[in-house]
Amino acid sequence: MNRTELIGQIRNKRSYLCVGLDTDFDRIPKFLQSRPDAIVAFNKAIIDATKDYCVSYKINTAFYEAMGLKGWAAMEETVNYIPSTHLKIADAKRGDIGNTSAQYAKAFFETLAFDAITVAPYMGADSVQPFLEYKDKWTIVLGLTSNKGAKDFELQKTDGQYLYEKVLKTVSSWGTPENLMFVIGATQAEEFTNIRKILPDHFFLVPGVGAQGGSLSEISDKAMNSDCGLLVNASRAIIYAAENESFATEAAAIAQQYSTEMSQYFS
Ligand SMILES: O=c1ccn([C@@H]2O[C@H](COP(=O)(O)O)[C@@H](O)[C@H]2O)c(=O)[nH]1
Repeated sequence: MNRTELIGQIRNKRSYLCVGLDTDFDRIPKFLQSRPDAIVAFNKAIIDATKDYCVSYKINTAFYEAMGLKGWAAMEETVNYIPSTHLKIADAKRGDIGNTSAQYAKAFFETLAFDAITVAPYMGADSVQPFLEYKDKWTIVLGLTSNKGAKDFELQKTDGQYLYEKVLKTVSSWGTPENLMFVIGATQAEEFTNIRKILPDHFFLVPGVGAQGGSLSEISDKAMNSDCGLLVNASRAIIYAAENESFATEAAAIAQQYSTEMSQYFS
């Protein structure tokens, strides 16, 4: 999915919600757990219930990799089930020497049908480049993350600038706003104005609302641009909204609440 198509979906729906499919077997409703296709059945019900309120799904691969072959198969079936109107993100946080990154890119962009993958920038340009070579695919580089540990490196200053600022400035020269996004955690709201100044045009994938407590209104106020420029992810707050038979209806209700709030932030 290219940038024009993504912006079109966002404008149509007046939503920039990304639903996170962090599907943990132990947290899905008990009545589903006995089914051999429990994870896929849960994901399909969540997708059917929420697809009108969001423009993207983010599959955190850890939850699937943890289950071995079964999990990988469930991830493949899930990504194939997501409508083509929605941006399909693999939250895999990959990145390695060039020829290895090329295999990661092939795994997620060719063997699996993802539109986007999250990538760690620590190993530098040659570790990110193989992902950027794919047309109409997105590389989403970790910028300023939502976790406490962001203080350990990302928020350390050298030569008067934070490490994350250096990452944003350097990595943005490796690609364009057409193929590169950045992960910026919603819990880092005080940095959003500065980040939007550094990168006026790029999309940001913003995890950290919902279970991690980030403010949708604050980040929207500080970082929306004329193309929206935001994909805001919520995982646990949506998919685990209820533990009983009505889990999908409850998930839809929460997704609708986010989407209704988002619609108010468009001019
Ligand atoms: O800085 C980051 C980068 C990635 N994540 C991921 O996003 C979701 C958030 O889940 P919630 O349940 O909505 O808290 C999850 O997959 C994280 O691994 C992040 O939270 N922060």
